[in-house]
Amino acid sequence: MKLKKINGLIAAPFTPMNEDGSINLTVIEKYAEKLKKDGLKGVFICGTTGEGMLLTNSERKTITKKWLEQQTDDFKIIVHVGTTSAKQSGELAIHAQKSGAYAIGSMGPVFLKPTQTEELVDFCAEVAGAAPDLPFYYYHIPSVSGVTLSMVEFLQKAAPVIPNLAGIKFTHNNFMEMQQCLQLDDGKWDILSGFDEMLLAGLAFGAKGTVGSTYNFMAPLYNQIINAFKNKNLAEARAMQNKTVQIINILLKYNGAVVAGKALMKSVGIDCGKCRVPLRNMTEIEYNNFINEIKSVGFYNLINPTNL
Ligand SMILES: CC(=O)N[C@H](C=O)[C@@H](O)[C@H](O)[C@H](O)CO
Ligand SMILES: CC(=O)C(=O)O
Repeated sequence: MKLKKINGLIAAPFTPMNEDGSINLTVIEKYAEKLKKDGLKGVFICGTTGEGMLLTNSERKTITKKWLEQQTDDFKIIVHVGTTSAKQSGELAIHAQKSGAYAIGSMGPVFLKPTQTEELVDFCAEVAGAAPDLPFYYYHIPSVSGVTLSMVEFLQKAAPVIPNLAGIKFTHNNFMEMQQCLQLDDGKWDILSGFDEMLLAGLAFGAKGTVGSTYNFMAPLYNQIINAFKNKNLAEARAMQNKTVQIINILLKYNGAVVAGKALMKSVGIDCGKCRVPLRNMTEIEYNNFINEIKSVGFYNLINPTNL
């Protein structure tokens, strides 16, 4: 398989839900239009931000189908198929391939976690093998998955047994390791920068693509960072990154990027509803305080490209 690299921003969408907790598919078309307008290059669905592990496989397939209706050459749909069972993930992988997804991704099994690289490779080989025609991205997010193995060793050991291995979505602040992954095998692997608040560091080390939750609502800011970096205007890039840090800091204070980010979507025109248990949604008072803080750092001006 000829592996192409991803260039630019990929959003990790929230999964829209109705008041009764069921999936609200009706929002997805408008959601995709917004992201396309904001300059996104695609989406990574049903991951951390999409509450993937809190959904049933059948819901994940329905969501995948709906997002795939929005796919174009310039707007790629990557399906996160990670579950605790390689069999279930394999089923989602088969579905993604049959339905025409651009690629799949999977985090490591979060239950009976692998303690050796070989175990993680075995799990990924089974999942990736179920969709042999699609690029496979390993989703490295130790803060969520608890899988802390070396990604350099993973690439080395997975390469011979996973022919469709494309790279890693790297959500970790170990930039030494990220750099090693980017350099390995003459820069063959597609290493996608994971932490939005550290995108500039990822770019500095050579990452070209990035997947994140806050690209759902502040992509114009990140495109500014990328452009400033390309134009060697580091002062500007740092200033814009610092704005995103201020905003993310507020999200983290109000129940984290998934809960606060999902709540914020309504205020930018895409009502995604609430999060599922065990995530705790904000009370009305918390939400009002949250929005006031978000306003106090100029969020709504910053995300409007005409103000940049
Ligand atoms: C834990 C988590 O959700 N990580 C996301 C993706 O990898 C990021 O996009 C973060 O949400 C974002 O960087 C804010 O911390
Ligand atoms: C950011 C990301 O990739 C996720 O939420 O899964």
